[in-house]
Amino acid sequence: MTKFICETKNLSKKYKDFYALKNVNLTIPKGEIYGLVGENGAGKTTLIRLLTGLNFKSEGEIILFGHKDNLQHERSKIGCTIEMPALYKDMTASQNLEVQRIQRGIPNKKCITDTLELIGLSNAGKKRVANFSLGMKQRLALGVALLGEPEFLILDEPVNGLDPTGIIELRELLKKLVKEREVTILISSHILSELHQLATCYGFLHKGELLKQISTEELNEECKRHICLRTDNIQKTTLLLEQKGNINNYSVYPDNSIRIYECLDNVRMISKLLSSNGVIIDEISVQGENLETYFENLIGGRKNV
Ligand SMILES: Nc1ncnc2c1ncn2[C@@H]1O[C@H](COP(=O)(O)OP(=O)(O)OP(=O)(O)O)[C@@H](O)[C@H]1O
Repeated sequence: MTKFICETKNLSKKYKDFYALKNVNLTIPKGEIYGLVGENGAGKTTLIRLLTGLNFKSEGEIILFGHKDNLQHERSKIGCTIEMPALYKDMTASQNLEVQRIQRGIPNKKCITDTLELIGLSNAGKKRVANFSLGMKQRLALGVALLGEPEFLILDEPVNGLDPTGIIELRELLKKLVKEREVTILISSHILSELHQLATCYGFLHKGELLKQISTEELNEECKRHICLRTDNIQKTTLLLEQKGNINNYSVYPDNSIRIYECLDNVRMISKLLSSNGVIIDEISVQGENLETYFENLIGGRKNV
């Protein structure tokens, strides 16, 4: 069994001379919730349209469930909400799902009640979609995508327009799907903090390029506030920190920087301790940022590229 549900290799999409996607190498491991983050126009929808077969790639490769051939067959295991699906406004939630079930030739009628239960619309009863809140419509759209019991769920900006309660409900529902049905999810958003309590890994897309893929643990580590320290002697520095500064909560990074996670309000003490013991300090600063600043800094370095 393949480790990755979805991979792309140098995937590009060109409109005349304009690259909407350029050499994207994406990997989505099984069982993860992959947050695809990018500003408006970054290429998120384009990428999703290529994965789901709604548009043709210009160059590169798409591998779904470990296969690069016969993708149409592999795509039958994908459920997708890309933009709002055509819901019949004069029908109820149950009737809408029934239409979709028949159109897609799904035999078991029981999937309607199961899906309504799963998306929390069992009590919507005779209410017509025309009278649904946006949150209810979003959940019904998700229900449509879930009808065929997909192994891979792709959601394009599903939190758009949802109020905080709606966002929490959606988050819980998606977590439940991963846990109970072992679904792998790709979810796009232009707001990193919206995905933060949900996604288990991230891909940052900017101007058609995938700048970085990172796990939640790595992201949290990068965003954690710390004192970044560089000196001419790591061994002596760590010895002084522990023995004279009583500082034990730190890590040494491969680039020879030291990150200290305590004593953030007393940088001066650390700097005095080191210099008075003959250590030369090349850098000492408090770093770490909130999620949006992290994202802005990440794409900021590429703003003029
Ligand atoms: N059919 C098309 N012809 C030409 N350019 C296009 C076409 N479709 C998309 N683009 C361009 O490709 C770029 C990426 O668009 P895309 O819709 O994928 O971005 P997005 O990240 O989904 O943005 P949003 O969050 O606004 O939906 C944009 O600059 C867009 O104008």
